[in-house]
Amino acid sequence: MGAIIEIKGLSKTYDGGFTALKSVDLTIEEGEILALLGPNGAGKTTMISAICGLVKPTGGTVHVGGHDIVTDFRRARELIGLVPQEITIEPFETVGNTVAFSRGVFGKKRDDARIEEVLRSLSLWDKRNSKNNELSGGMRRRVLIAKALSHDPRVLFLDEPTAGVDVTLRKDMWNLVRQLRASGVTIILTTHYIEEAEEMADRIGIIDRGELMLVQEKSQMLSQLGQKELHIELAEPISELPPALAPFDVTLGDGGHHLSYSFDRSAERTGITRLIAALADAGLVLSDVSTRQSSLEDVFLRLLEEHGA
Ligand SMILES: Nc1ncnc2c1ncn2[C@@H]1O[C@H](COP(=O)(O)OP(=O)(O)OP(=O)(O)O)[C@@H](O)[C@H]1O
Repeated sequence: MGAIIEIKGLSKTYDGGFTALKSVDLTIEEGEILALLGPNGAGKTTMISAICGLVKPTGGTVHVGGHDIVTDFRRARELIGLVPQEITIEPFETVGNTVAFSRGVFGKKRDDARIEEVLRSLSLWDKRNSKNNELSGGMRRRVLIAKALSHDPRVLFLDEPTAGVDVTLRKDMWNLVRQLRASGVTIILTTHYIEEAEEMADRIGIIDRGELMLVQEKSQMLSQLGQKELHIELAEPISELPPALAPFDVTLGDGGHHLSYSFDRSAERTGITRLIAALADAGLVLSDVSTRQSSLEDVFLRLLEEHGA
């Protein structure tokens, strides 16, 4: 699959002089789920808004499906569905009309069968005659997604799709996003929830203070940056580390019962074999051994720390 979005040197300085995006380069492949992760105010919404033509870039270019978002705005915008952070739907309109109307806004011919399909895929068909203000918050979010999908976009932007949504609805949303991806839609979502990125994304981009610090396959990010920890329970407690363990960066805890050792999974030599041999040489008897993989959260916090340094 080829690139659906190409971003080169994208910058945005707001009127007041604040630079929210600093020369971002990014290529998004058709059919992928990309999660943009970053703290409050990092520039995620600015980036999405610039791609969708809601915010005028002050530098760089963005092409969507080969169309420049400034000089060929209509063609580029037609390919995009945007689910904004804020719930913005007409309260007294019915669900069915809201979604059908949105299709018309993009100049697409009325297509009742397609609208039915979209509503059914989001479990909104039974609610088609309900007014938006009669729906729960989760359902309203679904209406926003249905609206964004009504004109058959090839790219869907979800700006914090699960902010303020409970755990069950969040999982529903994840399933929905996966179904959409299976139907060929490229999805870009912003989130504060690392769990969400870890669960759903193919690739993850980390934004901080307007800079795209890193974009990587999720699995690669975890394995390259992720440290692993080896946890060892000792059958008998020890009061201090034996000299044989001095070359290793081992920490003693839990009243002398517990040893922990951090290692880099991707390193050629993790040191585990030598450590275990040293433990045996020191006459220590192990009652349990386990490892813990660092989560995306650990990776993210570490990166932000490094960036702040
Ligand atoms: N219209 C505007 N004028 C001036 N500054 C703005 C404007 N919109 C956003 N900003 C600033 O740009 C920075 C990036 O904001 P943005 O909304 O893109 O961040 P975000 O990563 O989406 O944050 P959040 O996770 O809180 O939604 C913030 O410091 C914000 O205050």
